[in-house]
Amino acid sequence: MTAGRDEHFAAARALMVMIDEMIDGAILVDKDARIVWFNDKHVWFDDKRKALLGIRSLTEVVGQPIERVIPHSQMRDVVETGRSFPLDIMRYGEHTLLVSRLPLRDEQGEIIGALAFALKNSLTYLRPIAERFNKLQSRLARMEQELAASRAPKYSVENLVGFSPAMLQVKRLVRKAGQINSAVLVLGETGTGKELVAQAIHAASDRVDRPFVGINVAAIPENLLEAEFFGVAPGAYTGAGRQPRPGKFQLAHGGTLFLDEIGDMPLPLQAKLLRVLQEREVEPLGSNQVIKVDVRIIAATSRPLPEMMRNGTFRSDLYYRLNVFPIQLPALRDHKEDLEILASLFSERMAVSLDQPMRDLTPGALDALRGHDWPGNVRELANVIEQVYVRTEGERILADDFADILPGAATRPTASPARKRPLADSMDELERSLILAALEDAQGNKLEAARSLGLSRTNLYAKLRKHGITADSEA
Ligand SMILES: Nc1ncnc2c1ncn2[C@@H]1O[C@H](COP(=O)(O)OP(=O)(O)OP(=O)(O)O)[C@@H](O)[C@H]1O
Repeated sequence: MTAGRDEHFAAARALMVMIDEMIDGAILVDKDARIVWFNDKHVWFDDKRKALLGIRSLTEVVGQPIERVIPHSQMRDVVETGRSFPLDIMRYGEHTLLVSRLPLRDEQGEIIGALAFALKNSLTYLRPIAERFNKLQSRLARMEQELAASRAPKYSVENLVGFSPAMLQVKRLVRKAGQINSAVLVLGETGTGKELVAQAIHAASDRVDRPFVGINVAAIPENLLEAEFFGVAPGAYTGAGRQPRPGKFQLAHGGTLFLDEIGDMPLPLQAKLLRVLQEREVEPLGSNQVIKVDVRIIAATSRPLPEMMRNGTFRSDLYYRLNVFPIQLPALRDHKEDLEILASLFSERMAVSLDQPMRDLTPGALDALRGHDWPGNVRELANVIEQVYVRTEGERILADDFADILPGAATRPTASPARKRPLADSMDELERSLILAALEDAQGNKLEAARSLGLSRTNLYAKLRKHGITADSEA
């Protein structure tokens, strides 16, 4: 150390004594970021004046690297780059400190050390800044919590409603998929519950506490898909409208990534996705660095992937990578046994959301539902029930309520049965319709329905059995 430097340090020490009263804590380091001096202020100690960060005495740390006292100190940066931080906010234990960090130079402008001091929080003009910072910190923490909660799965296997053999098999497969870590391919027509199943698998897996992130490939313009998937590096020039941000793979790290409508993925992106699945790392747009990701993939589609492979629009290597554990969801028309329980579920949900009494479905209404083909599957059923609540009144849902909602929902017996059919069939159909109409008019009361049809109760029961009608109300 030259004589000039000694003088410089002596001056700095004198200065420190002067401003000692104004500040909470101060540290002086040399050009190697080793501690030269720091003041004996309460900020370095806890309430019992036990030194924080394991320091027993102040002299003990003189000569030690700054990081021993403040592990994430920026002082090394100051002495190495010569940059100053005139005002910065630093958290140190319980304290939020307003800190200034300044490089110290000799006459030749060479860096010889750096000085940091924490301004006293008690100075009234600084308090609002510190308070605002604390508020922002807690708001940030809350928002991070909310974001994590929004990425938690909303549904578990219990939310998959239905007791038909087809639905029971789906539930079995969902539970099994929860126990393994392989890729799952969920197949089924639109509205059959593919996303619900994906969430239920995540909820049944040991990744349940990590994020569930979904991306609908069909809903995102092709030129934005890659950025959505892999993210955009900070500072990357990648075209208008692309801010630096993490991709869905990074967001789903440790958890599950649900790739909905995978059949709509453009071929070039299919190749990139395959590479990510093999290498388990992503390269954000505009970056030449790769990021390791640990993500469980659940893909879904309503498209015929094998056919798409044959005509070259879906890569077969990607298909085999995704199709490790396939789950085929049945169309609603193939498990109509579940119509009643599903319709009741949606009726209950509508009642709750509109704050109205729940409307039961009459046997006639259920029969009208059974007569429909449900191209939109469970989602269509939910929509139909919602429309009934919004468009009609009444304590129960009747077949007539579907008249304007379900195309071709026959609610009344037709006097002109279809031609070119055996008479017996048409008679049967007419009889069935008459019974359903009577039951509906009697609001499910079988005794009343039998009376209005001029039948004995036993006779009506026999006919109900013959036509497979299950009425839910006993007389
Ligand atoms: N078995 C079920 N039990 C309860 N609700 C169901 C069931 N199946 C589907 N749903 C409900 O039906 C609606 C449609 O389901 P979902 O969005 O999961 O279907 P999807 O197959 O992913 O549709 P798409 O292919 O159009 O994206 C959702 O509100 C979902 O909660």
